Amino acid sequence: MKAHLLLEDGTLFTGESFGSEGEAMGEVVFNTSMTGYQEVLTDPSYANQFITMTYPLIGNYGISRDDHEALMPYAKGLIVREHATNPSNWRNENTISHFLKEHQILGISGIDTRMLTRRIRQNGTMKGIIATGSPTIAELTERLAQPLLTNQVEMVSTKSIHIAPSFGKRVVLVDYGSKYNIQRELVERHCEVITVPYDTSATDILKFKPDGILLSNGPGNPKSVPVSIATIQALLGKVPIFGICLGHQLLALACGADTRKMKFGHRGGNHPVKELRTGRTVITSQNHGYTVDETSLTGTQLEVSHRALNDETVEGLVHQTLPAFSVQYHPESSPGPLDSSYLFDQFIDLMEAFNQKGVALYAKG
Ligand SMILES: NC(=O)CC[C@H](N)C(=O)O
Repeated sequence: MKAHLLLEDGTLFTGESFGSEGEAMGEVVFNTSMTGYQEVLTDPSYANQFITMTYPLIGNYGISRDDHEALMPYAKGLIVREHATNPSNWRNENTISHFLKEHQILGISGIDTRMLTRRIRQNGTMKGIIATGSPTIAELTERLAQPLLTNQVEMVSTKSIHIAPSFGKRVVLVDYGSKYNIQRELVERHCEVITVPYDTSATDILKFKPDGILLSNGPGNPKSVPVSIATIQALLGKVPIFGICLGHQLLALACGADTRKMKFGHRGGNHPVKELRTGRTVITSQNHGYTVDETSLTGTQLEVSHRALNDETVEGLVHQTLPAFSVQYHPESSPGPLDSSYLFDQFIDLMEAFNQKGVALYAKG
């Protein structure tokens, strides 16, 4: 069956449907990872988005439940040049096509993804509508004028508290749409992980007597979760904080900085980032459409710790007097390079130092 993708700028692409039938609207973004399509599809930060993979063949090693980053995918659609119909891998349990159909996600293949990516790079991230069958362009254009949903964090965050028991540091993981691998990285370091809903109050979080708080990744504009800003402000200084992606943006807002939408964002497993303290460059896994506005850091107590080498945007922050740091990229990887997993060790060290001295590891002087 035919499927169509209409962009906000009027560009129409027609290909073959390989996912669910029907129609959906979403923000069209591109991801440059060569593999990892499963982790990408199940990363809750992609909620309500259409993902274009720039690598031309997707689905070649199938689907394996072990590689999911959440219980189910929250992306709205997958746009590819070619999808594999006959995957080969000893861990394979499903084809990409069946997987999309099972989860009511639209899939469109046979698309010139190089052209689509260039469009996004030229005109910025756009809304798009994917529809199977034979709708008219006028019908699609009319529906595309509808606004997109904005309450994604509420949709993907856990509704109840979960505990992964262990004997090490106790970490409260504030779930804005957390990827599984954040918890796995903490558990691997013997942390007891208490996952709480995104709108849990600071008082309730502190009742757990945590050694540290991890602010997770998550979908959408950080400014659409204002409840978290006051919560983070109430937690700052009381317990070490590590923010990842949306968590990094929320920490910045809580400290008085500002965020802005990027033209087309960073999504992929090949983004070089410089750690300013050491001068070392790491290759990182990224997925974000917003960024901390560097000019807004003036007058705050935040200092840039990491910077993107492609466009020099802020990739990491450290608080100058309180035990809090954050990164815009994904140290938990999944998919992508493992270069940055040391940041979880740094978080453990910070909790250790805070427990012993009650001071920030990175405090100046
Ligand atoms: N992966 C994330 O946490 C993404 C953060 C935010 N939704 C953004 O797009 O910038």
